[in-house]
Amino acid sequence: MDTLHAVRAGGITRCFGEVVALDSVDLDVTQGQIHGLVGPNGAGKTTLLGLLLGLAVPDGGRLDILGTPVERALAVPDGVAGFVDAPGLYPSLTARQNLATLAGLRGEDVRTAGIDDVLDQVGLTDVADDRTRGFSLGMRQRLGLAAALLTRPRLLVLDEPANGLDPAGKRHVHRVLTRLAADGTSVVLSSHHMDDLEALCAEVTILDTGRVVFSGPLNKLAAENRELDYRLRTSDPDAARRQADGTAGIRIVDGAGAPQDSEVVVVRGLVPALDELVAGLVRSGVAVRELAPVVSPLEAAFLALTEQRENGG
Ligand SMILES: Nc1ncnc2c1ncn2[C@@H]1O[C@H](COP(=O)(O)OP(=O)(O)OP(=O)(O)O)[C@@H](O)[C@H]1O
Repeated sequence: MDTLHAVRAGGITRCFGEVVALDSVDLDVTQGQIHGLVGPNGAGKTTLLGLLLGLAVPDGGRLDILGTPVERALAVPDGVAGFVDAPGLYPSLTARQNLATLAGLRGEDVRTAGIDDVLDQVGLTDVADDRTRGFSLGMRQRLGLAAALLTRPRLLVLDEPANGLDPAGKRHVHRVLTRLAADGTSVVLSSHHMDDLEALCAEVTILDTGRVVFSGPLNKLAAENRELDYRLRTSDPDAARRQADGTAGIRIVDGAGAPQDSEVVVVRGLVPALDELVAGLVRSGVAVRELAPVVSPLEAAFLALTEQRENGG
């Protein structure tokens, strides 16, 4: 048995009639890893998460979950919890009653303390005795996460868990997921929020129309041969522009989406050219006060993918 991998998927295919939702997808998620799925609408993220939750089986390929091959029958694999689309809740029951009922359906006798603990972890203690009918999207998401936590999963699968979360809710969810991963639980989540993925995930898989276009650590994405736009703030913007103009591999991009700021010059280039530019500025006695990508490497990769598609590439 493979104890180091929570998920091993090789050449997974899943079709809906003529639509190929997943086309020979490989995915490896190690124990204790938070793995993000990114991709434009319809890329296949929810379909893949559904396979991990046992809501459907692949049409082809091999899928091992927590060391066990997935068979043809639909069933939630042992040790897996989570939800796609939205968590299933009983609107006429309170948050606390929902958790007790869901545990009861699984044949578990969960103690009140266990329920209080997960409600506290997701920040819903104050509304524990309110009916979920009036819950906002973010509160439902957090209650769904609490329900999953009650099962003490070894693999947690979440479809856009950040949807509808306010900053406090987001902090609770981040803290819960980080703690779970530190304790050895693997997490696979999809998101359209690049900042969440960057804050949480060790690795990401980018899907586009059912195919994997990148899979691996975020820093590998940053190191890829892709030019990025950087905000360059210096003590002398005119000198910075002259230096950028004279540095091979660097272009000045005006109006590149950075907020208007006369001290900032936006430059485009690869990391080695950028190093040259900074060295040149320092030699000329110009202080570099800020140098940061206008959009993160993950967002840049995502935008490049979308642009390529829009241009028919
Ligand atoms: N039950 C279904 N019946 C028919 N087609 C489906 C079904 N589920 C998904 N699809 C199709 O499969 C493809 C992948 O859909 P999926 O929902 O997995 O994408 P996604 O990446 O989760 O998208 P989004 O970001 O919009 O949630 C899409 O073309 C979708 O229309």
